[in-house]
Formats: sequence, structure tokens, C-alpha cells
Amino acid sequence: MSDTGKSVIQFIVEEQRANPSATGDLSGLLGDIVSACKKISHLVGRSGIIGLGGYAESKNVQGEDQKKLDIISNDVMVDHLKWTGHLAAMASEEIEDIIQIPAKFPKGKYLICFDPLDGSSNIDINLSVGTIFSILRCPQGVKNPTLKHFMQKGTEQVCAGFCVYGPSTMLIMTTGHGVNGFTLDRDVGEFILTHPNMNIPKDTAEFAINMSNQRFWEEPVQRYVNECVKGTEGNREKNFNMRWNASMVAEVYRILTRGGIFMYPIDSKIAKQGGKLRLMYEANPMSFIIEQAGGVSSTGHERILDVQPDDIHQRVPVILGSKNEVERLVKYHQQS
Ligand SMILES: O=P(O)(O)OC[C@H]1O[C@](O)(COP(=O)(O)O)[C@@H](O)[C@@H]1O
Ligand SMILES: [Mg+2]
Ligand SMILES: [Mg+2]
Repeated sequence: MSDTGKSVIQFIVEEQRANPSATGDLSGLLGDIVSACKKISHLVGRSGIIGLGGYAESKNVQGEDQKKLDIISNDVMVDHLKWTGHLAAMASEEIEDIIQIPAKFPKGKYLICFDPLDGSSNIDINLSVGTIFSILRCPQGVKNPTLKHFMQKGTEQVCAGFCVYGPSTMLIMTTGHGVNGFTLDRDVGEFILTHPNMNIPKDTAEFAINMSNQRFWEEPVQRYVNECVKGTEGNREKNFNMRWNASMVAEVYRILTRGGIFMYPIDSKIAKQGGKLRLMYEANPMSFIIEQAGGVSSTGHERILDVQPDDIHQRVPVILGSKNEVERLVKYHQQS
């Protein structure tokens, strides 16, 4: 009997029951995240009506102009997660330092890193945006976690997920037992399992990269993308299509659904900062999901989940998706 049609809460609780050492804390935390994402989905959908579009008069720690919804989504996540007793501390793209749990609330055994609104350059043009999260264990006995307690490799993640606020609102997540997708049924306000055991095809004829950065790319990426563009007129045995949504959540969801390769590589324009996308709340959670769905995720030189973090907002080059194409591009890096 297929699981399709189950609510996400039922799915989470059944996964918990299947794990004899589970205490229910992770299920509780996932329930809190689900409620926060429902709220953000609601606000994103009404942003034009309630004046939440456009920029706030502020910049985040990365010097980026913040959208009003970047800040509001961050506040929704913090407000939904701070009081429930499942977390020891949080980290967000929009907040420079570690977010401590107020003393009046009980603390839990998990740490969370999140990107409250991903793809925010799309918010005012009504294209897909999302929320990304990564859950780690707080080291035993640590009451007031600091930066060093978050500096865990992606392989240490307990759970990772993202929501896409698009034509429909989807929740995609893994706890290390495959990847499952849930669609928000707005009538009942429930996420329903609609995409069980998502799997990425090993081959693809679809690449995604911001072509406007071409002149800044390193040789391996120049070579790979040129070959894709040339297709059968070059040395590739097939023609390729291109996509760029300017929203990592939309790109990764497309790849989970029909395969593809997504690249935000290092280039001479962003070399100093180490890349564009952030390791702890973009690259690591997406890499956990991609690998759990049979794909591959690399910096070009290293498996992203093996990168040792040293800062909560550090950036990394990202190449992820269908196994055979990512491995081809990694090989080009080794040859260069
Ligand atoms: O503006 P560019 O170069 O196309 O970059 C788009 C990329 O930047 C991001 O929007 C960065 O994420 P945020 O919107 O959370 O800052 C990714 O979602 C997307 O893949
Ligand atoms: Mg982002
Ligand atoms: Mg963001």
C-alpha cells in the first residue's frame, strides 16, 4: 500500500516509531518547522496585498540588501522555533551571530541553520522562493552553544529540508532514509505526501548556471558549458537545454523531479569570498538531499558534505545534480 496521501506529521511520527532510539524531539522540531513554513507560505502568497513586497532599509551580514520578506520570514522561523524546547540554538542567513534560546524557554538537543527566504530576488516578480533548513545535534552537555558547536561537517546533519513557495507549496526533506516530497493542501492546511522516494536520474540533458558570469568562470566550467551549448555539433552525444530560476530551491526541486545539473561555481568575480552560496544553510542541506536521492554534490574539488566549516556564513562553490554529469565536471577539474 503506497504511503501517498499521508500527512507529513503522520509520516514523521511513523519514521520516529521505526527508530527505537528516537525520543520524539526531532518529530517535535519538524512539526514546528512545518508550522513556520505554512505561515511563510501564507505571507508570501499575500505579500502584494499586505504590502510585504520590496526592500527593507537594511543589509544582512553579507552586505546584501534585505527584502522585507527576508526579515519577516526570519522572524517567523525564530518565533516558531524558540519556545518549543527542541533547540539549543539557531543560525540564520539574516542574522550575523548565533541566535540563543531566551532563558525563559527550555532548551533542546538540536541546532538548526536556516535560510528563511531563498531566491529572494524573485519575490517581487512572483517567481518561486523558498525556505531551507539543516538540523545538527548539539554536542552533549553544552548548555550555551557557540559558533564552534555549529562547525560540523554536512555528514553530521540529522535532517535537512526545504520548502518551495511556487504554484503549489512543497516541502522536501530527508532524515537519511531517502527523500520525500509533500504538497500543502491549502483547504485542510496539511502537507500531504505526494512524492515518495524521490530519485534523480543519473543522466540529464539540462544544465543550470548564471551565464552572465561566463567570462569570470574557471577553465573546467568554461569547457563543460561550451560542450553543453555545442551539443551534438561538439563532442557531446546529445543536445542540452538550459534553465536558470535564480532560486536554489526551484533549481533543486526541478532536479529532484526530472534530473539536471546546477552550478554556482567559483569564479574570478567571487573568488575572494569563496563562492556565492552559503555552506551551512544552502549547500549542506541541499547536498544531503541530493545525495539521498541518488545524485552527487561537489565543490569541483571536494564532496560538499566533507567540507570542514569554519564560519556560519561561509560560502562554497556548488555543483550538484545528476551523477554522471556532475562526475564529468569534477573530472574536468581534476584534469585542469
Ligand atoms: O542572482 P544570481 O547570481 O542569479 O544568484 C541566484 C542565487 O542566489 C540565491 O538567490 C541566493 O539565495 P538568497 O536569496 O537566500 O540570498 C539562490 O537562491 C540562487 O540560486
Ligand atoms: Mg538562499
Ligand atoms: Mg535567503
